Amino acid sequence: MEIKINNLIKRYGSKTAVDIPDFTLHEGEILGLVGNNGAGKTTLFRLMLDLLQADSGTVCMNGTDVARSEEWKTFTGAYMDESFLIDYLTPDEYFQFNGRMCGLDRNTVNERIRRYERFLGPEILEEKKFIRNLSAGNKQKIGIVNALLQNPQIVILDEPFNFLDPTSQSLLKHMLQHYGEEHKALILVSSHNLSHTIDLSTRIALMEKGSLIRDLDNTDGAAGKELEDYFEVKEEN
Ligand SMILES: Nc1ncnc2c1ncn2[C@@H]1O[C@H](COP(=O)(O)OP(=O)(O)OP(=O)(O)O)[C@@H](O)[C@H]1O
Repeated sequence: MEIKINNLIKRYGSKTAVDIPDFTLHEGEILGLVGNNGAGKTTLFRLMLDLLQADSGTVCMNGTDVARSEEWKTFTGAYMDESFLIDYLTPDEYFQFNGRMCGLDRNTVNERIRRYERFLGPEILEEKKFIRNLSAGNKQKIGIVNALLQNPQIVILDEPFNFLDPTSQSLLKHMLQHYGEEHKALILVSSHNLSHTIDLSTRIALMEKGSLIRDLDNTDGAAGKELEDYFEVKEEN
């Protein structure tokens, strides 16, 4: 599995939200996408998921343009925001509904959800509340686990550490690393948390004003110093 971006441009009026000439991601990588507010991270992910139409250029997954075929949906899982959830269902109903859409029976869904029991916790697994009545963190957890439900080869998560308590943030890092190794998956995660991004990612891309301005190998945290220097605000005299 790979994702290949070619001459991808998305503009809003005179503003260029994304402008990426050439970028390729490979199986087994965990990409951390970082950049300040408005850098274009969410827009890039939405283009990858065909939730937005590009002005020009392509995103190809496994050789197929995501805007021209639905095939990528069979091997891609994603969570962007609450709009991915169905708030009048309970978590179990939501998982089962999505499982059915992917051709999974009830037992398979239950077995896959059980793997994330510790991350999800009892409020999600036992209380039968509607999703709309859960906390922001618990909604986020449901969306993340749902993205992994069909064992996708490509996983895209927009700011997954948001709203999570510190224990859940730590569990999520381990979960994603384990998932990536087990499934040889390509995982993309955007985050404002540099420390988690450095711990989790094998590669880190830095976005600014719609462009990818750095593409860093992060084997053994090698990108840490450069990232911290980039984001450090120097005091002016
Ligand atoms: N629907 C829209 N209409 C107009 N401009 C938009 C729209 N969506 C995004 N933009 C602009 O595109 C740019 C990139 O936004 P985007 O949300 O992708 O950034 P981001 O890196 O995800 O930011 P953040 O870290 O704050 O979530 C911003 O300048 C934003 O204002």
